[in-house]
Amino acid sequence: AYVNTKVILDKANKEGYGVGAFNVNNLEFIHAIIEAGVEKKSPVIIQTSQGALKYAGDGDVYRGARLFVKMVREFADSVEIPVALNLDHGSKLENIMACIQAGYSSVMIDASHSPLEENIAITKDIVRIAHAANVSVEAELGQLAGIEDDVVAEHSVLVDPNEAKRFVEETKVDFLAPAIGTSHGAFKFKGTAKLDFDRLKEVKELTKIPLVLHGASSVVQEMVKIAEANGADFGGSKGVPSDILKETVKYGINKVNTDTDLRMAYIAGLREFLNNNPKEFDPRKYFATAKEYTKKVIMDRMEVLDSVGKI
Ligand SMILES: O=C(COP(=O)(O)O)N(O)CCCOP(=O)(O)O
Ligand SMILES: [Zn+2]
Repeated sequence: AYVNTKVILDKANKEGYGVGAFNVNNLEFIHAIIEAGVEKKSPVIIQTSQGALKYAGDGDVYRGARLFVKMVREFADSVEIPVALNLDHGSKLENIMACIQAGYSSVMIDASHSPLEENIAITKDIVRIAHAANVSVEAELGQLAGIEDDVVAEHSVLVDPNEAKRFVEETKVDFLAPAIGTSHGAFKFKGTAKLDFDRLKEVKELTKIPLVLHGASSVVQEMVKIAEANGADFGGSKGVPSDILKETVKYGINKVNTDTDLRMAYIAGLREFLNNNPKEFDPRKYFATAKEYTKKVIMDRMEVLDSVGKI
């Protein structure tokens, strides 16, 4: 069933487990996510970045938003598990409005690169507009290192828990993404993975609302190996280990953003298939292994997050 993201995350918050928020850019990834959720009887959040809207709409973000709502609703309405659709890292008003108008379950207003007062002001406006349309809202405090929407942050700026308390009270935002040391992409840590659990615990204590972990992919080594055996070069890739991910869920993370792990699995399957099947040119064949590997990493992640059976 197609639901508001708040329905999924309020339950996860109450019962203390994590739910995967899986990024998609096309139909094939939606297949993998829905199949994994059905098989594991797990809720799923499907999310699209602004780049995904442009990509699927072939340049028109309004068309992209409408297309994703139609595709996701079609699958959501044909299965029992709760499925929500979220706009990830909405930073331009046009994209946020396009998704609200199209019928998204939730939108993220990412004003984390603006000063706090501005972030509060913008988020307040989006919350008012979105709530009027029964759409829930995610916001971000602090900054991930790396590139986000062509904004390069040299290093992460960790969340200030007292700012988080004020931010949530003043904006009435539904979910908050506190920066605690992760970053987007496949190269998250130079040395050992280290997240600021104390800060996370404080933010949860002070806000009590569902929290979001961005940059949460683990960079599954099984998939890295298959991809590298078939021509990929992912040297130095490192993600958030599963045991650390479990700890973030224990300390209050409920929405776990996962894009890189899906991309790695997909390219591993695609490379392996193409190298082993030089005569094949049917997309229904050459995308099949890619989908299977992506579905597998999603199901494994549902086990790690403890969202299995939580429908
Ligand atoms: O937090 C994450 C993913 O983190 P991950 O890289 O660890 O999977 N996200 O919000 C996904 C961001 C994807 O944006 P784009 O489509 O512009 O590349
Ligand atoms: Zn993110």
